Amino acid sequence: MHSAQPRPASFSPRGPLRGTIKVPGDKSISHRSLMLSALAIGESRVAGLLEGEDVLSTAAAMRAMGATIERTGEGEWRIHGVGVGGLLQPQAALDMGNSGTSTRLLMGLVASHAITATFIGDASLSKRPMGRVIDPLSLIGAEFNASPGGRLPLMVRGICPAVPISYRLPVASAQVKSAVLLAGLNTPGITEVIEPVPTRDHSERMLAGFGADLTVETDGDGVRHIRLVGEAELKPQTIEVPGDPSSAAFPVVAALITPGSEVTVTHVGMNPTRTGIFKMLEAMGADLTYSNERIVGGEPVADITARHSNLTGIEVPPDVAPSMIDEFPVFFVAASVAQGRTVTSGLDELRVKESDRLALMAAGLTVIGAKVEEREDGLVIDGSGGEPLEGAATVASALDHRIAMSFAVAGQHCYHAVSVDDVSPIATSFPTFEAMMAGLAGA
Ligand SMILES: O=C(O)C1=C[C@@H](OP(=O)(O)O)[C@@H](O)[C@H](O)C1
Ligand SMILES: C=C(OP(=O)(O)O)C(=O)O
Repeated sequence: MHSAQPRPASFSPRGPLRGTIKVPGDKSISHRSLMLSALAIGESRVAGLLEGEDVLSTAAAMRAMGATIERTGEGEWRIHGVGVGGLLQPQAALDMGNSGTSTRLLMGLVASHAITATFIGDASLSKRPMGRVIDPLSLIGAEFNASPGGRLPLMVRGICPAVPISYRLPVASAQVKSAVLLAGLNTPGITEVIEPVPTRDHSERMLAGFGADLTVETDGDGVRHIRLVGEAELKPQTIEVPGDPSSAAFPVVAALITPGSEVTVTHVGMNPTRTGIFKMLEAMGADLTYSNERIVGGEPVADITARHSNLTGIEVPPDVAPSMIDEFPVFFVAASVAQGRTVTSGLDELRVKESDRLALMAAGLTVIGAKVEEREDGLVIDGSGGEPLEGAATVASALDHRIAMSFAVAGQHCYHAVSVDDVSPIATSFPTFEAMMAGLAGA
């Protein structure tokens, strides 16, 4: 867990940014690698694991429930699983830190085991809604004792055997989908998730890769029906985690907005359920090129080169939102220095992330000189047309790594430095971020 002590930092315009870098492993795939390996019988090996605090919270929780998880080198981990159905009763509360993914997916796992677990987290996580997973997991027979509003701390009393359900997602959320599927692993019969709006599909790909009997059918309306046969036996795997496109978005946007820049990020995951950010930046006129396209561990991967570009404002179609849901904070930075107006909508989910990302980005961008209108479900931004923003202000990161990194990127293209009141949350997903940015600036 990162220390409770805030760490302020100041980001001055530096540039141009030049170089070739590799970002840490994908956070979503890293969580799932540990969870599924911990449920396989035998030894799995993972290379390129993100060693950020969120993933380490998952590792600690899986250990507390019986798995053997060891770090064997940089990003290299060895896991001995307990088998589906074999999770042990944790002896203490599971501390999820800042991580929504750990919490919601592990609630799903616990729900269909005959164990009880208490989940706790930091001040940010303790404000986030868990009702969205409590609802379907109650239908399988698990019991919950949550803090008011369906929040942490909360206790899950799992049930075995659980009841298989067919559940239509009321909110476009890969975490809710995954919680139900993970619960279905130890549930007799077929668990079905009906997904009207596609979200990241790492759980489906990885469950199938570990040998689970999982099918996905897309009906005539584009609705996905994901069916998992329960009481699964997972086979141990060797996994190579691709670089996180959500992390790559920060140096990519920094290069696009900083004159004279050219940055290549290698080994970036290009799963189409994740690449909305690159498509929208290209729609704004970004000069992005992709090379060395290949498949790594069942996921498409490429090297991305970003060169400084004159961006133009766009209207982002709301159905693109799930494929760039974590990238909106840094996308808003790009929009703030583009030519013309950028309009976003359908982003209510951004209000229940590590912070209220619409409110925090609107407030922070406004104090550094951008023209932003905050609407209920999105931001409308009138860009500076390539002019640097004023800067010379301090913004709040509110325990949100993506807010902190977005304003570090914004500082690249301001007349005066941008200060962030606390950059310590960056360690949840991208511990090497500050060193990488300094390296690109030749510092
Ligand atoms: O399943 C996942 O790994 C994630 C799903 C998304 O959350 P929601 O399911 O809340 O949209 C995303 O914001 C989060 O960073 C990771
Ligand atoms: C929303 C995020 O993560 P989580 O939900 O796992 O806390 C994120 O990384 O932007």
